[in-house]
Amino acid sequence: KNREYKWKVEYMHWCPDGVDGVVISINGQFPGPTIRAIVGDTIFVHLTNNLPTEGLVIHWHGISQIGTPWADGAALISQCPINPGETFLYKFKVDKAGTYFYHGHYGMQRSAGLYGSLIVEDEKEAFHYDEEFNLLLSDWWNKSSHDQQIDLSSKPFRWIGEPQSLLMNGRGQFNCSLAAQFSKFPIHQCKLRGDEQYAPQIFNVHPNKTYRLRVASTTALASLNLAIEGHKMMVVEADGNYIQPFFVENMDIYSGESYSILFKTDQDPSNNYWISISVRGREPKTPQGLTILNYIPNFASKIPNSPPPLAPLWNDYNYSKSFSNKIFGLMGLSPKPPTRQNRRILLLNTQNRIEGYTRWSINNISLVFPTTPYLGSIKHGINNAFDTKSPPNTFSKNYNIMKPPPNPNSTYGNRVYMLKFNTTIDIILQNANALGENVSEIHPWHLHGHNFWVLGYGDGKFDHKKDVEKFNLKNPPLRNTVVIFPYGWTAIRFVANNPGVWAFHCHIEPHLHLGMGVVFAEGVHLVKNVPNEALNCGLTRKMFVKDKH
Ligand SMILES: O=C1O[C@H]([C@@H](O)CO)C(O)=C1O
Repeated sequence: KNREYKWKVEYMHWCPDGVDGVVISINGQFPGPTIRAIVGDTIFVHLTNNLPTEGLVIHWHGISQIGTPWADGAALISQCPINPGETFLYKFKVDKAGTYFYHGHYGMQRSAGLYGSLIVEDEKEAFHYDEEFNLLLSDWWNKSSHDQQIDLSSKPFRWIGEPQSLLMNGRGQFNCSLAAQFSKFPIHQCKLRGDEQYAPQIFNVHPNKTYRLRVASTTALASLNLAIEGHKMMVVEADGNYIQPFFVENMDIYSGESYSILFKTDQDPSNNYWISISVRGREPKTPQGLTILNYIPNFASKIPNSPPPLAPLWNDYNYSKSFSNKIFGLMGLSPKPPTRQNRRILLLNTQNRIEGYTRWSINNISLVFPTTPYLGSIKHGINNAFDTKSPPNTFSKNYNIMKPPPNPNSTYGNRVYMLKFNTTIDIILQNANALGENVSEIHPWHLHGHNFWVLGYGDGKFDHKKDVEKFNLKNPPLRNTVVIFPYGWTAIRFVANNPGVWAFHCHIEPHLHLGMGVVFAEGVHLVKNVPNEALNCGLTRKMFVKDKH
């Protein structure tokens, strides 16, 4: 079935957390409209850019874009930014059921609120539940994304700091708390009618039923821990892939990830319960995000009897690792990886300085995008659109990942990893110490155009002999986003079988903005029918202009 949408994108005054601000809206909505489709459908989004002075793209996070790499919505990789006033057609197939989302992928437009949910239903779901809910998580700053972008690109660097609020389906509370009566700090109890832009969305449930909660995180920065007070959660889906179900009391979710969980409303039906999200992995300066699980027929305004769930300590990384290590592919339903790789690429993540600017680099190159989208320049053999030298396949064996970089200087670059079509690629993401002493942070890495198998995580520096032997080739989970823990490594495997050019990057918006990503190209000669509108900029634009005359 075809599903067609006409979307207008513009700035709009909005109050996501009770403080007046500006968001990027779609058809007057924030978050943008939810797309619901059935596996196999084709989505048509006619996207009109009504931002007065900025280009625009939308990335369909988790959708493989097989045969439509130009519709991936990564600015200057898969297409030119859509100019103000212009309309671009995204046409793509949703070929895999699951919980997805979409978001801006140009500048820091995701931080400005350009996001929404994309749900692909299966013809017959593999597990039973009575009803489902959708929960899109994000974080919010009371400073505009433009100001943040300027701060990050300034000399000296000004860090954006921690978010002011956490949002659930675009709603949070900055100046008041739903749980003020339990708070250790003086804060007002929110007095809400329920129709405020920042009033929480209440989840209404009947006792003794099973619910599916689809949850995705599009945070700009925050790693989160989600809990439903008193309710065990069974995790059944990760990034649109079936996983071996497992039970947890609360779960970590990093930017770029999505999950489905099943829970039973088996608690005392005369009470309501908290649904909470809390910051992990960075010292939290942001209050918990809260909403209410409302057992019908209780009043939605009935505050739960107990304080909101306590999150694990922000720096209890063993807790986070133990959650990640519980995720396995579902035998039978989740495909197994090829047993051998053809190429192994090691990517060292470092924080650096370039001419006094603070940047992030991969193998000492900090990514900057060319002015011609790679998809166009590679397909049309334009050699002067970017640096065609191969980027480094690895980093120095002697690099001490436990210390700040001895020489923090790095360079800007826009090189591309050319992957031989249909080969199996292993990537080892190696974390390291940032610029400050004793600092190493979490980075969730997201791959466009593919799912990958997560073969393993480890502490310290990756060891080619010992660590390879520990790879899980039996039932690794398939994902499109995976985290690297402080001072650790993560190994993934994928098959380069999707013709196109694909970004692989840290999903923390300011980190990508500061260069934390790489670009892969594979089988670009096989790409057909790239619409001219996707390439109407840079050196490819000149090509079309010449064609016309
Ligand atoms: O990119 C970052 O910069 C800051 C800090 O390293 C410098 O202020 C931080 O926590 C980041 O994640």
